[in-house]
Amino acid sequence: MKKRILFVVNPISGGKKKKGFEKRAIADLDLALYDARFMLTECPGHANELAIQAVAERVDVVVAVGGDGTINEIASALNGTDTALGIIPEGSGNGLALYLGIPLNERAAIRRLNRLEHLSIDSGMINGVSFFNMAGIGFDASVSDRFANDNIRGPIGYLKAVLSEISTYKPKRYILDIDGKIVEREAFMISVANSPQYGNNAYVAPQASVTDGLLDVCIIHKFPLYTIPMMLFHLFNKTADQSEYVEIIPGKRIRIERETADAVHVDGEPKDMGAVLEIAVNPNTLRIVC
Ligand SMILES: Nc1ncnc2c1ncn2[C@@H]1O[C@H](COP(=O)(O)OP(=O)(O)OP(=O)(O)O)[C@@H](O)[C@H]1O
Repeated sequence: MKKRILFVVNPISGGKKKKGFEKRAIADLDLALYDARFMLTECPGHANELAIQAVAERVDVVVAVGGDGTINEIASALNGTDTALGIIPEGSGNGLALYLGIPLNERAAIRRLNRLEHLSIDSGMINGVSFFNMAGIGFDASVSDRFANDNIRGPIGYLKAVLSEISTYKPKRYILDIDGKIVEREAFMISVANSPQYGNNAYVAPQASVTDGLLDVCIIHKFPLYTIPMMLFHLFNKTADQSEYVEIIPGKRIRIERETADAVHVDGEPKDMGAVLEIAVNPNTLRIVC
C-alpha cells in the first residue's frame, strides 16, 4: 500500500519563492512509495488547520515546506498521533532541520523522504502551546517580535532585527523553579531548548537532545558589549556552555515568573503570554521522517 503524503508549502518562509515546488518534488519523490498531494498556506495558522484535517483523514506523512514556524503549526497537530512529520527546510533559521541533519538542499531533502526512516522526538509545552525546537523570553523574544513585523525575511532580515534590538535591550529579573530548584536571576534572555540550536547553526544549548526527555534552560546573563565576538564564537562553535555568561540547567517541569506579561517566542514565532510561564516536556510525542 502506498503511503499518503501531504506537502504543506509556506510561500513566504525564508524569503524564498517556492514556485515550481510541486514539479520538483514529484521528480525526486519515490512515487512507488508515496501518493502525494500539495497545498499552499494562505495565512498564519493555515498550516495547522491543514495538518489537523490530514490527521483526521489518516494521512501518513505531512511535510512542512518552510521554517520552524511552519513546522510548529504542523507538528502541533501531529503531536501524539500516528501521522509523521516530514521537513523540507525552506525557512530563515531552520533550527530543527539543521539539528536533525536534514539537508538544506531541496532535492536532497525530498529524496531523504524516500528512506522512510523515523525518529520519535520530545515536545515542549509552554502555557498550553507546543514547541519542538526552542521557546524563549527576553532578548530573543523581542527580536522575533521585531522580525515578524519586518518585511525582510531570511538570515539578513534576522540579523537586521538583532542589530536594531541589541543596543536598547535591558536585562530583566526572573524567578525560576526548575524541578523544584529555585533560582532568581537577572537575565538578558532565557531559552528553553528541546534541540540544541536556535537556527543557522547557532548552538545555545550544545548538550540538548530531542530524545532525552529533558528541556535545557539556558540563562544568558548580562554581558558587556565588548564580549559579543566571544559570545558569537561560543554560539557557533557549540561551546556556549563554557561561557561565563551562560548557565544551563536541564529540567522536566519549569515555572518562570517575570516582572510583567510580555512576548515569548515559540519556535521563533512571537506570542503574548502572561507574567507566569508553566513549561513541561512531553517525551516521545512526535514522529519525524528524517
Ligand atoms: N501565506 C502566508 N502569508 C503570510 N504568512 C504566512 C503564510 N503562510 C504561513 N505564514 C506564516 O509565516 C510565518 C513564518 O514561517 P516560518 O517560521 O516557517 O519561516 P521563517 O520564519 O522564515 O523561518 P524560521 O522559523 O526557520 O526562522 C509563520 O508564522 C506562518 O504562520
